[in-house]
Amino acid sequence: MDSEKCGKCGKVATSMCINCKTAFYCSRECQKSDWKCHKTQCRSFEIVSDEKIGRLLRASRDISAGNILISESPIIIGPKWTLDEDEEMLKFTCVGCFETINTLYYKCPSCSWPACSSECIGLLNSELHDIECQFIKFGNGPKEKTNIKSIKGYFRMDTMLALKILLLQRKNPKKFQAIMDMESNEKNRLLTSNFKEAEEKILFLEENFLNPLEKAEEKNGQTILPLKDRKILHKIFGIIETNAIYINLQTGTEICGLYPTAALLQHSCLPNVSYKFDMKSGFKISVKAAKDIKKGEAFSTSYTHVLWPTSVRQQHLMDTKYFTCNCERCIDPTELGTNFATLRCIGSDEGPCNGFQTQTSKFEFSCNKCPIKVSMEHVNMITGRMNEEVDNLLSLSPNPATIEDLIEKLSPFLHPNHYLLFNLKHTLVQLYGKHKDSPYDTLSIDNYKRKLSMCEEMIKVVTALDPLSIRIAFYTSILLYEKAMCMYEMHKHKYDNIDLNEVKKCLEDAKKIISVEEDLTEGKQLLQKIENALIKF
Ligand SMILES: C[S@@+](CC[C@H](N)C(=O)[O-])C[C@H]1O[C@@H](n2cnc3c(N)ncnc32)[C@H](O)[C@@H]1O
Repeated sequence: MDSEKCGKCGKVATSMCINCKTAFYCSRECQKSDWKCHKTQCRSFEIVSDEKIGRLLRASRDISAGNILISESPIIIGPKWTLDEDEEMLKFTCVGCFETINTLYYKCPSCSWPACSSECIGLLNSELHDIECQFIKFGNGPKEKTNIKSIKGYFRMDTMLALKILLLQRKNPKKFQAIMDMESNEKNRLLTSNFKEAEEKILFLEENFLNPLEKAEEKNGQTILPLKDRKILHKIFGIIETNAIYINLQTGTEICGLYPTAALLQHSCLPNVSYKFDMKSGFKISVKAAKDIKKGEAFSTSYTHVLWPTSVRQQHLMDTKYFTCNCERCIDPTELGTNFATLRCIGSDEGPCNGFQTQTSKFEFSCNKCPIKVSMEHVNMITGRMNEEVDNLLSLSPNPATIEDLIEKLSPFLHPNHYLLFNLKHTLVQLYGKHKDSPYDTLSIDNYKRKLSMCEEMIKVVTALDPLSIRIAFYTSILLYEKAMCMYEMHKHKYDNIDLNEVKKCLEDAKKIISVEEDLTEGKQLLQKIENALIKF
C-alpha cells in the first residue's frame, strides 16, 4: 500500500476497497465520495453467455471467501405464485405484506382485499401494495359473498405477483422492461402443467379484471394498459417461475422477489455463493462468495433441495427450470460418496449378495458385487411406497420406539445413509433425550451410543452434500448440537471417557453455522439453545 495513491485526491493511500481490493484511498471521506464512480468498476464478475445455460456471472478476478459479490434491491416483491395444499385450503394472504392470515378480520380500506391489520407495513409501503390496489378495487368481488369457497376463489394472491408485474408497464416502464428481458423458458413451458396452471390463473385475471378493463377502455376510447393479452401473461408467469427467488419472512412465510443481477446466477448442486436479505432495506439481497472463487469460475447457487436424491433433484430442475444439471454430485452415482440413494442388493435366488445398488444410468440401478440390475421404474415404485410410510409416520409425532421399528423394517433394503433412513434418523436423534418416553436420565448406554453414532454418520453426510453449510445450515447445526448434548450427558452419567473440549467445539461449530439463519424465528431459537448450552463451558 505504501506506494499506492488515493484514487480520489492523489495523497498517499492508507486503505483500500475491501470488496475489489483494486481501489485505494487516503480516508473514508475520499472513499465515500468516489463510490458513485467506483461502483461500476467494483464488480467482481462479468456477464457472459453460454450456449446451454444462457447468461451467467463469471468471476473477473480471484475472489476471497466472504466477499460481497452483488448487493441490490428487488425489481419487484410479491407473494408466491404457487400455494401448497395447506395454504390453498385454509389460509388467506395479506394483500399488504403477504403474510399468511387465518381469518378475514381486516381488509385494505381502499381495495377491500384481506389484510392482516390496520398496522400492516405493506399497506403503507408503495413497494409492497400500490398500483394493484387501484386496479383490484374495481373487481367484481366473490360471487357468493357468504360462501368461504367462493371468497377463497376470489382473493387469489397466487395471481398477484403476475398482476403487479403487468401493471409495472404503467407505473415504471423501465422496471417492466428489465423484467421482460429475463429468461422466460417460453417454448419449454408449452404443454407443461406449469403452463396449464398459469392458464387457469390468467383466465381468473381476465374474467375479474382485464376484460372489464378492456371494455372500459373501449367505451372511453382510452388505453390504460396496452399489453394484457394471454401471450404476455404467459411470458410473465414463465419469468416468475424461472427467476423468482424465495425469501423467508421471520415467521417462516415464503414470499418471492425478482432481482436483476442475482437472477443470472446459474444452478449447481454444489453452489459457491450464499445470499441473504435485508428486510429493513426493502428486501435488498446480498450475495457473498461462500468460498474462494478463481477468476473465470461461474457464480452458482442451488435452485433445488440439497436433501433430495439426484433423481428427485433432476426431476425438480427439469419440471421447474427445464434443464439437466451435470454438476459433480449429479454425475456421481454415489452422490459424493454418501450413498444417499443407494439400495442394498437383495441378490439372486441363492440369497443376498451383500452388495449395494446405485444408479448407473438414467434408467438403471446396478449392483457393485453381482450382475443384478434393477430398472429406475422399479426403484421408484419401491422407494415411493417406503417414502409414504416414512411421511405418514413422521406426520404423527412418533415416539423413538416407533421410528426405530420403521428403521429396522426398511434397513434390509436401503443403505444406512439412504435419504429415507436419513429423514427418520434426523428426527430420532432429536427425540432421544427429549421425548417424554426417553428422557436423558432413562437412556441406556446403548441408546446414548446409538444417538451419538447416528449424529456422527449424518454429520459426514451433510458435510459432503453441503460442504460450505450454506443450504442446510439448520439441519447441520441441529446434528452438531444433538451430538454435543449427547456427549455431555454421557459425561455427566460417567458412561464414557468424553472429551469436553470436543463437546465445546461441536457447540461452537453449531453456533457458527446457524448464525446465518438467525434472522428466522427457528434459527434464532436454535441459536439461543446452543448459546445456553455453551454457558456450561
Ligand atoms: C434464473 S435463470 C438464470 C439466468 C439465465 N441463464 C438467463 O440467461 O437469463 C434460470 C435458467 O438458466 C438456465 N440454467 C441455469 N443453470 C443452469 C445449469 N446449471 N445448466 C443448464 N442451464 C442452466 C436454465 O435455462 C434455467 O431455466
